[in-house]
Amino acid sequence: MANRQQPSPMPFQRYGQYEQVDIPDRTWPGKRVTVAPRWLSTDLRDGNQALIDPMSPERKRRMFDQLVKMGYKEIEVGFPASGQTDFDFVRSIIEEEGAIPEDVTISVLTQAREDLIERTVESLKGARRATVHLYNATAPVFRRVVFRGSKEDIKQIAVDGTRLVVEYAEKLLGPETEFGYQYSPEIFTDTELDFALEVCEAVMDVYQPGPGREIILNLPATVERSTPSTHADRFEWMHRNLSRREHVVLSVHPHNDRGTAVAAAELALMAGADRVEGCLFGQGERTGNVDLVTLGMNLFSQGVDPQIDFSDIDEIRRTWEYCNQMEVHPRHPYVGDLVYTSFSGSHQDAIKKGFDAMEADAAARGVGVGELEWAVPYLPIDPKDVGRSYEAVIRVNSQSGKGGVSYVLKNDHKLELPRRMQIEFSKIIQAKTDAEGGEITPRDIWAAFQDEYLPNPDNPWGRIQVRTGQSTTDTDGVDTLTVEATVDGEDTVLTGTGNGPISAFFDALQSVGVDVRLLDYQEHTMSEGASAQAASYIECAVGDKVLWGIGIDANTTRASLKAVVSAVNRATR
Ligand SMILES: CC(=O)SCCNC(=O)CCNC(=O)[C@H](O)C(C)(C)COP(=O)(O)OP(=O)(O)OC[C@H]1O[C@@H](n2cnc3c(N)ncnc32)[C@H](O)[C@@H]1OP(=O)(O)O
Ligand SMILES: CC(C)C(=O)C(=O)O
Repeated sequence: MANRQQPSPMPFQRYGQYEQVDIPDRTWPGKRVTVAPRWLSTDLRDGNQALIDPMSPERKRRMFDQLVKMGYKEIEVGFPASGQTDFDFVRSIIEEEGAIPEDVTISVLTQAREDLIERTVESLKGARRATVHLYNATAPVFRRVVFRGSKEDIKQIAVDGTRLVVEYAEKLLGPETEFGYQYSPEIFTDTELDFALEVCEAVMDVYQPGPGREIILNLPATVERSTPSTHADRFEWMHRNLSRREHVVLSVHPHNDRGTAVAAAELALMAGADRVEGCLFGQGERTGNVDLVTLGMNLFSQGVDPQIDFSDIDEIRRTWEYCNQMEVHPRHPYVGDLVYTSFSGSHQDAIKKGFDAMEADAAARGVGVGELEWAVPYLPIDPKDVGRSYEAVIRVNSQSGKGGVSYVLKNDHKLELPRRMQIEFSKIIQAKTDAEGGEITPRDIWAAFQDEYLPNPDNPWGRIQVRTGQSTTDTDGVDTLTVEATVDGEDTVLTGTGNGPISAFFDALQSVGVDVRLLDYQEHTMSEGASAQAASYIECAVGDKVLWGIGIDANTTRASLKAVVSAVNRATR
């Protein structure tokens, strides 16, 4: 097949390719993630450091409380040596009784510089569980440009930093603090694998992880530059080659520069990672950290408990927007305003059928819809599971078809239009959206439906209005119907006979020159109980026109007479 793309003027030659990993017996492609990893939220550190206007103490606190409420057990709460604000925030949550639940570990980041390490450890005094997270860059460009040192020099920074953390922790923290240590070789993904391993091993030689003394080795894709598959290869390689693996918590920290951070995190978990660091809704430097909400919800949608509570996703989003002073994109997975909404005809048709099938299956099995496995086309999860309603699931514009319009009528007005009537009414809506452009709201759809089929109180129209109707049946089954009506503005009484009220009404209408034949009839109740309304749908041939009418009434005979009037009036409109 020919590819007609032409060379672009883009200076692509300026960029090199990422290195691939020689690991032909990789196992991660065959793996599945079947349990939630350990999660760390770095909203208050990596997320916060990327804000134009970093969070105020009050906003930080709101975010911290939200993260706790959601169920995060490891929360990076800041970079206390960066300044007084972060330091004071860490102190405030440690000092406030009950602010940090017993089972939550706070974590703080520091560079490998003695003064910063001392201040960082100092910020943790009195904490119940605390982790110091030390980082230094190990990637070639940092060695050359930032540290201007050899590999040995860079490894020494990590070793010295680790030693200092241990020393200051022993000196400054009391026995009440369960102390943990985390090390990150920055831009792990650009660092030669054997060197990354060498630095991590050297750090472990100092820290001496062992039973009851875990070490977190966090391997960041500080800037995402490769495919998620290469990222996974690097994780599998580290997972296989690290010594003391059983005492290592292997942690993944992807950024989203190529837009594939979520995939990178998921594949890293398949490749052996135990823990994920990220931010809600992908906040973070440049294009963001990996999105913890998407990752958690991806697990959920595969039947795996994320061990985080997303059941009120809009509340989480509101808090996030307040704290970060940013807005979540309307297409953001699982939470955006439009992600459970369909405009296009074939999607709406399938969604409507999906909902109908779920209801039917639930009724057949005598259970609630919520107990069934979710199986609605185009909706990866039930919006209700994250606290969304079905209201916005289907929205109608010029791309919509009968499914969308019928869904709105069924959902909002309990009207289950017969298929051919759905087609008829959707053409009316289509003409309206083509003419007016944009979206048509459920309220406008209902107004159009009322105006077309029902007596519209705001705009009464039509040749015939029926006021009363009385039918009697003789012993031969012949119905006689007497109707008080207004025809062309004149009050009159119409009488007709037939084998039922509808055919008697057709007969009566002959007397005012209306030739009408029945083609199809359907009815259903609109609610349960004695006062339930019924909807009757009648497809008629009126002269040479075929059209539908609808009647709604508590009495089914009256409903069917109204349906006939609806069709007849439409024929002469
Ligand atoms: C990938 C990440 O997100 S890492 C986290 C980044 N986050 C932040 O930096 C936010 C908080 N940081 C800060 O507020 C400031 O950087 C401070 C207060 C900690 C330090 O400020 P300063 O003392 O002015 O140093 P600055 O930030 O410019 O750091 C650069 C110096 O630290 C060195 N350095 C940078 N990172 C590290 C590290 N991880 N370990 C040791 N030294 C480091 C650099 O080589 C440079 O040294 P030089 O001045 O001798 O050339
Ligand atoms: C400190 C490290 C983990 C970091 O934030 C990064 O490399 O992105």
